Amino acid sequence: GVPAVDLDPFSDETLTDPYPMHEALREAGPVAWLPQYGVYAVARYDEVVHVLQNHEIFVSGRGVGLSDYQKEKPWRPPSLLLEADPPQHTQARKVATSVFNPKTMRQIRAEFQDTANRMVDDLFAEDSTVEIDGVAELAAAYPLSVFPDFIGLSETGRENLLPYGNMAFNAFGPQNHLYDRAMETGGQAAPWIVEQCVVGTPKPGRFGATLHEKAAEAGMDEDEAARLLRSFLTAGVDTTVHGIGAALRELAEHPEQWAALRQDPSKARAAFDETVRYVAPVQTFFRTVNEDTEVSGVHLPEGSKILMFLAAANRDPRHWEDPDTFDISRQASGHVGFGFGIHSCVGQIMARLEGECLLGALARKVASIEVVGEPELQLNNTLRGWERLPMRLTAA
Ligand code: HEM
Ligand SMILES: CC(C)Cc1ccc(C(=O)O)cc1
Repeated sequence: GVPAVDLDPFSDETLTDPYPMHEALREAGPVAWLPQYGVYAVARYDEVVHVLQNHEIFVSGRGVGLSDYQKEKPWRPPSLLLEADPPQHTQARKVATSVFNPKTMRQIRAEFQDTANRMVDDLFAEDSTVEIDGVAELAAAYPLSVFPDFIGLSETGRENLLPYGNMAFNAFGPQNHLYDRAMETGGQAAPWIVEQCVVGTPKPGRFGATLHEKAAEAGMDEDEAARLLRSFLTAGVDTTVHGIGAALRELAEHPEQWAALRQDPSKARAAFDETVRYVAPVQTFFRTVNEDTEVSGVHLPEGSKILMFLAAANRDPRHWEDPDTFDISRQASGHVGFGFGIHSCVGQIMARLEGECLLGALARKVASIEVVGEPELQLNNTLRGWERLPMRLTAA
C-alpha cells in the first residue's frame, strides 16, 4: 500500500519549519498518503514533474486547492488560467502571453531598474548605515511601486492587493485559522480588486487595458476579460514580495554568496532564480486525478487530490547536487518553483525582472547587508515568506 505520513502540511508548526516533513515525505516513497486530509502527496522531483506534465490526467479545472470544484462551489468564479484545462486554458494563455512576453519586459526594463535604483538610493538619504525592515522598505515596497503602474491601476486602494492575494493563496489550503482570517481581511479587499478588473477601468495604454483589448480580439466577453486580468492581480504581488524577501534573507545569511553578487552584479538574475529554487515562495498546490491512473507503481483513483511539494522537489537529492546549499552560481534551471508544463508561471518573466532589478541595485550600491534580530515569518497555507526582516545595510 501507499505509505501514510501522518503530518499536517498546513499546521503553524509545519508551515514554520517544513523541512523535516519534506524529508519524511521524500523518504516515505514516490507517493505518500496524508490521512489527515485524505489526499496523496508527491515530494520527489521526478514525481512532481510527472504530475505537472500530465495535465490531461492531473487536471486544474477541478481546482488546484484542497476543494474539488466538481463537488464544491468555488469560493470565487474560477480562473481562466490557473483553474482551467485545455482548450479553454489554451485560449486564455494565448491572450495572456500576447501581452505578457519578453518584448513587453524589454519595454519596461529601464523603468523597473530606475525605480529600484532610486529606492535603494533613498534608503541612504540620511545616513550611510541604516536599519530597516527589509520587507516593508524593499521586498514589498518595490513590487507595489512598479506592478500597479504597469497594470494601470488607480492610484488609491493599492493597499488591497496584498490582502486579496493572501486570501487567494490561503484558500488553496484547508479551512484552518489562516484561511478564516485571510477570508476576513481579503474579503474587504475584494470589491476594489473586482472593480479594477472591469473593462475600461485600467489606465489606457497600460497592460490591463491592452490585455482587455487582446481578450476582446480573441472573442472573450467582458466577464472573461475581467477574470483574466484578475489572475494577474491575484498572483502578481504577494509572490514577488516573498521572492524578493527570501532573496534578501538568503543573501544576508550567506555572506560568501553576497560577496559573489557584489563582485558581479550581473549575477542578480541567477541569484533570484536560485532563491526561487532554494526557498520556493509557492510551496504547494494540488491537482485532481481526472481518471484512474498510476504513479511510480501507486494506483490513484479518479477524484483523488494530489498535493505537490514544490519546495521538497527543489531540494530532492535524487535530482540536485548539494540541494541544501544556496549557490547563486548553480545552474538552477529545471526547478519547479515556477511550476512546470502548460501552467508554468506566465508571470515569471516579470518576477525575474523585478528580482534582477532590485538585487542588481543592491549589489551596486550596498556594501554589506545583515539580518539584525529575529525575522518574522508570515504563515500562509501556500506561500512561504517573511512578515518582517530587520536588516542593517551599509552603503558602498
Ligand atoms: C517569485 C514569484 C512567483 C512565483 C514563485 C510564482 C509561482 C507560480 C507557480 C508555481 C505557478 C504554477 C501554478 C500551477 O501549475 O497550477 C504559477 C502560475 C501562474 N503565475 Fe506565477 N509566480 C510568481 C510570480 C507571478 C507574477 C509576478 C505573476 C503575474 C504578474 C504571476 C502570474 C501567474 C499566473 C497568471 C499563473 C497561472 C498560469 C497558468 O495556469 O497557465 N506569477 N506561478
Ligand atoms: C502559484 C499559483 C497558484 C499563483 C496563482 C494564483 C492565482 C491565479 C489566478 O489565475 O487567479 C494564478 C496563479
